[in-house]
Amino acid sequence: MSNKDDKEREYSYTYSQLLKKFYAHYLSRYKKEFFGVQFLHIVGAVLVLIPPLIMREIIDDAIPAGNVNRIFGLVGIALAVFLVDAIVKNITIFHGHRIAQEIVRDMRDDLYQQYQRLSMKFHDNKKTGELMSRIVDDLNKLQEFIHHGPEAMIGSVVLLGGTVIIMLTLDVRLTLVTLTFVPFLFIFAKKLIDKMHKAFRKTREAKADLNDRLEDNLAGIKVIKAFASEDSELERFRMKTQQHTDYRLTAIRYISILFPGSRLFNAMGVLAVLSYGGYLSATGAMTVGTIVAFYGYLQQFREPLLRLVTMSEGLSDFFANTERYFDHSDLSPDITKTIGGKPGKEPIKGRVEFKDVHFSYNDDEVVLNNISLKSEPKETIALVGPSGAGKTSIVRLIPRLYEVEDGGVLIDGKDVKDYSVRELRNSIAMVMQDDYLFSDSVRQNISYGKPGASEEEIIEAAKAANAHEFITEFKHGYDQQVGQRGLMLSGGQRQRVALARAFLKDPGILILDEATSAVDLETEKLIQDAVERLTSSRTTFVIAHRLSTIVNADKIIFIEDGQVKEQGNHNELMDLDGEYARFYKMQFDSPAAS
Ligand SMILES: Nc1ncnc2c1ncn2[C@@H]1O[C@H](COP(=O)(O)OP(=O)(O)OP(=O)(O)O)[C@@H](O)[C@H]1O
Repeated sequence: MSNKDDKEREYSYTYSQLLKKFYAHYLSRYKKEFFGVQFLHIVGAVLVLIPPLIMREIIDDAIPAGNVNRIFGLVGIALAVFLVDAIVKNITIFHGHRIAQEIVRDMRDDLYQQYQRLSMKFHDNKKTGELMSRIVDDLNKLQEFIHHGPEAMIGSVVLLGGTVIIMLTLDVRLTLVTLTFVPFLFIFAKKLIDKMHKAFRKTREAKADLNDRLEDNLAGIKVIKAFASEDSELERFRMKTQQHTDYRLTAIRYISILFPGSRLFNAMGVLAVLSYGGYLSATGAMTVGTIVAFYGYLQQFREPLLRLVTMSEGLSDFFANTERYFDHSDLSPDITKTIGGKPGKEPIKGRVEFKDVHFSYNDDEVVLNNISLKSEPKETIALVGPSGAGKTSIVRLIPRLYEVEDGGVLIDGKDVKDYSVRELRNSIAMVMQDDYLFSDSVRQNISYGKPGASEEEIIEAAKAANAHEFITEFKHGYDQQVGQRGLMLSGGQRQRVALARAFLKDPGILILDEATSAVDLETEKLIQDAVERLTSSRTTFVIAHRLSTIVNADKIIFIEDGQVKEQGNHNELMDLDGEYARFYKMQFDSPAAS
């Protein structure tokens, strides 16, 4: 998924802009430690260059001279080099990873906060899986690169450069002969690594596809069971897992050629040292110590070279991931007022007014067209109309889940845009169709309405919502887990937990969307009682398909095609004998209505 996006995406930043942004936003706060670690990478690479020289010294000078003290002295130096190297590695491995981890933690927290900040319009168009993959997978890859990228670049360049320089100073002829394998190794490795990365990219795409399928299927497992489509779904799933396996095996095939192949190329260099170096030594043109030193350098040539070749792909992944990151983190939320902000002095009374409101979710369809309506504090306003008329869209504008395009929504005479979002939403409770419960205990789900609520308050709210009784019948009472999305509760129980949550919030404005749908008559009565208790002391907007529940509303607004067609109380609208009356009669004439 993520990589498909890469291909379709138009690049919005240049590489240098990305680097500057990444540095300014995230790296700069760790700059001292980060550059300290990079310096140690240089030190570490230089240290690796020393032992072959010590070896040469021992073989060429100390041993022929029979100088035991010098041998032990040189061994002592080698020991010190190894010790310092171990300490340097310990520091760079730990702190390099720590800094990368902390940078990525900061990025992850920021991106999550950004997702919370972005409006529903953004979320409507995004798959949960895609956002999760940006927060989890992309940033995991970034974290690896933040540490290993500079390590490979700096460490490998110093090590390879230092090796070549030392070899040249030891013997130019042998250097030229032994390094002839390097261009071949480079081309061989580059070709295979490119192919390998292509296969890995395909593997990631296949994995994203697999995740999408899995997410959809597990969420819709009830439908799969109900339609007995397990076999065909299994077949589709198997195709995806097979595809994933095939791409992965292709990548592994390349790896299985790359590593032995590159060792073989490297071995060519070693053989050249032994043969040409052996020849030079036999003819007295070279010391044995030099051959041993060359041997040592060649042994450690292959790995940094491969790391360097891999770097280009790592670097382009890094740019792709940081760009995807900033693409989202730079989006400006269309709900612009801060989430925080100072609350007003007066609590909201609940006078709500829509003034010539126009709204659409996207360019394709006008959803609300010139809506004007008004409620006095504590009134109950019922929104009625055919499916898709725009009722839910109207109530979503009150807590500013979406922004009106034209006109305004006013609460107590003040535009919702002029409230801090937190104050506004703290004053409104929504009980929506099939409300979302978090995978937590009943208690936690109720207290979501008022964090820090006391046990008494929670129980009181549950009682008012006619939920206390069934909760106490649970094995674990208020500690009962409700399962993912509350699926371990019945529909009617879920609605009453959601109502208890609203009771506890004690809002100035209440929004009820189909709060009594899909339950039996007895449960509906319990819910209706709770609803009446809840609505009596606050402004309430209620959307109900069963019109019996709203005949007593102070005002009924009949909505059709995103417009207010009629408004008044039940009797007035029945007298009018228009659309509402027709709607009402149709419902009460139908056998399902009773
Ligand atoms: N998040 C969304 N993104 C895009 N379009 C949407 C979204 N939500 C609703 N719509 C569209 O807006 C229109 C009005 O939908 P809305 O949910 O407000 O109607 P409704 O009267 O509440 O319907 P119902 O009674 O069936 O719930 C419909 O055409 C619907 O397809």
